[in-house]
Amino acid sequence: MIQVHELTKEFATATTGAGVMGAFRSLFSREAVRKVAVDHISFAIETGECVGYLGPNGAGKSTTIKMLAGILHPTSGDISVLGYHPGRERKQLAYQMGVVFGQRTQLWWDLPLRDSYEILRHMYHLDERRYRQFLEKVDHLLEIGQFLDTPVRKLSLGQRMRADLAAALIHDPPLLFLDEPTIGLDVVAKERIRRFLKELSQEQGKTILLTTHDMDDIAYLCHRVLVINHGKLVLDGSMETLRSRIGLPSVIRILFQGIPNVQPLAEAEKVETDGAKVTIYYDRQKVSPPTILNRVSAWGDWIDVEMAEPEIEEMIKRIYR
Ligand SMILES: Nc1ncnc2c1ncn2[C@@H]1O[C@H](COP(=O)(O)OP(=O)(O)OP(=O)(O)O)[C@@H](O)[C@H]1O
Repeated sequence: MIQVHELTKEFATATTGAGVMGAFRSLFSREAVRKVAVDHISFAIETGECVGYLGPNGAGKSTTIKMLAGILHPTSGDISVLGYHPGRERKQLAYQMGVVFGQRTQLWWDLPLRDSYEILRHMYHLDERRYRQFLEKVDHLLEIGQFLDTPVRKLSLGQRMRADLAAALIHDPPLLFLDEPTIGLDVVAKERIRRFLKELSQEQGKTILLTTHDMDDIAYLCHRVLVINHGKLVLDGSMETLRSRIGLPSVIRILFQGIPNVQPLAEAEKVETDGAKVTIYYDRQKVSPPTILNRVSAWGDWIDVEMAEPEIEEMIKRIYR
């Protein structure tokens, strides 16, 4: 479905010299600084896959997605998405893909959400029946109906993200590029989006490329991850491969009722305490979560237990260790 070969994107930005003289000189000669945002990456994604695209800030994730969606032109390399050349056949591709940039809405800010959908409906030439089906479906899955008449600028972040996701699906495309669809959301809103994305992937068979800083999103949704750092693809494999290759620890966070009586825990890689909060890093290949919880129950009564994946930055550090 997607094929990328030696894809590269360089940005040229003009620099301004320091001080007044520098600014004056730069009126006449601007020095261009070249920044390689994406550096000779190659991968292929099959129909129906849900692939996580991971990397720290500035790694090149959004730039890759923009090239796949035909928004940016590559400096060099080849891309084929559903058999189309995204740069040259952007319009044809637009009917087959949906894109969400979590940091920026693609809806009309001052219009009620319903009006944004009406505009999109006309752009994609949807007939009345298909449009009604779309509204029913997104209301059922994302509960959009309750804020259809609210201007987009008045929506909460969680509602806005749901509205953007729905907009990307109005023409029922088989392919979705999702750039940080859970960014800034609280736990409940994140969970809701995750469940929705799982439905899209598993029940509806959509092909999804998802960038996120949240490893929990990836662990819940994706069977495969691509890791990019400084523009280069540094890993392509399953979550399990990722864990075993770099010894990625899993994390359990426990909130105790009072200050816990923390004891040495040989099964864990590291135990951090912060008042009533305890974070345990452990290797899921060697010890199971119930074993850890069993040992920890002797430390005191707990109020909350959260299983989590490690931070992306920690993962990148380990890849380079
Ligand atoms: N239009 C542009 N002009 C110049 N440099 C750019 C441009 N867009 C991106 N860059 C640079 O390219 C690099 C990759 O940026 P990109 O937005 O793809 O990273 P990212 O992995 O999506 O990061 P984040 O997680 O912070 O969104 C960064 O160093 C960024 O500053």
